[in-house]
Amino acid sequence: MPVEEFVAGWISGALGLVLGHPFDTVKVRLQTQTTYRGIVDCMVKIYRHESLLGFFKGMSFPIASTAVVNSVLFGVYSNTLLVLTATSHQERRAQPPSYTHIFLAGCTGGFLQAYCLAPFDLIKVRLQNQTEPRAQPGSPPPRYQGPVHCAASIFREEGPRGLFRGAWALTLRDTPTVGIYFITYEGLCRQYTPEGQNPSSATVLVAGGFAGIASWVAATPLDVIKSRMQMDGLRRRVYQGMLDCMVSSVRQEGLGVFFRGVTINSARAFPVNAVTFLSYEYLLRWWG
Ligand SMILES: C[N+](C)(C)CCCC[C@H](N)C(=O)O
Repeated sequence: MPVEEFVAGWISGALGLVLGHPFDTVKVRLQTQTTYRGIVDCMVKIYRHESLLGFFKGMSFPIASTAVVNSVLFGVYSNTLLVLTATSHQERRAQPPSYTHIFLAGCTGGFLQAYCLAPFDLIKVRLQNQTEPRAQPGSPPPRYQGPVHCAASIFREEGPRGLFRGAWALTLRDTPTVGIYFITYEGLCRQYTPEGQNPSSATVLVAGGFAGIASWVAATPLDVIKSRMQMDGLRRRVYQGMLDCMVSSVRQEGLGVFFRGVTINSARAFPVNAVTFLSYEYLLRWWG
């Protein structure tokens, strides 16, 4: 099994993440809290109350985890294509796989990475939602002191299954949308690249950026539900399950609730995925 794809996915995931984390914090807050009037209001409040560091809450852990998760995503995608089409990454420019195969390989990658992602993503969302300013002497400490403490507390308070809260919504979110992610990327690359050649860096950046936007727009409805399920259980359980969460969210906030955070998600998705695909492609070309 070719491992370069896993390693390239690993490095490119970490690079993309740092760039996107501040957007991600704003997104999670907008989706799960009602105190902010919009993106700008949320950014101003985070900055005033928690300083620049507020935007980077909960990042150290996702850096490590995105590396693992992205490695599974790209590694499984590429190796599924190898099984389906019998072409390696290097051969795929000369013999491009069909869009059906790309979609199936993407869904497989999305499905498997969701399980690796679930506990990491839960911890990230819980930490991002702590609004206390940086610790001051005398002030009560926040509920979770860091990722390891957070994981241990969830384990203790909510049981081992508590670590997989929201995992179903996450799997449903990611299986089809990772398919969309790779179809958009490949489609745009092919559109702007002469046959048989490698796409230029500009093409890779733009195709990667739009792949991120397209897949995140499709993923947003289930992303909102996923984040809410993850926050549920922190104090009192509010939702009976995913469906209940969807129904009561729509009842209380209207259909627009499914697109909470879509603007910020897209703003984040472009740079993150442009850099992810560029570094992925270049690492593989360099090694290959
Ligand atoms: C499929 N879905 C849209 C959920 C994610 C696909 C993009 C993954 C990328 N690491 C990112 O964080 O943007």
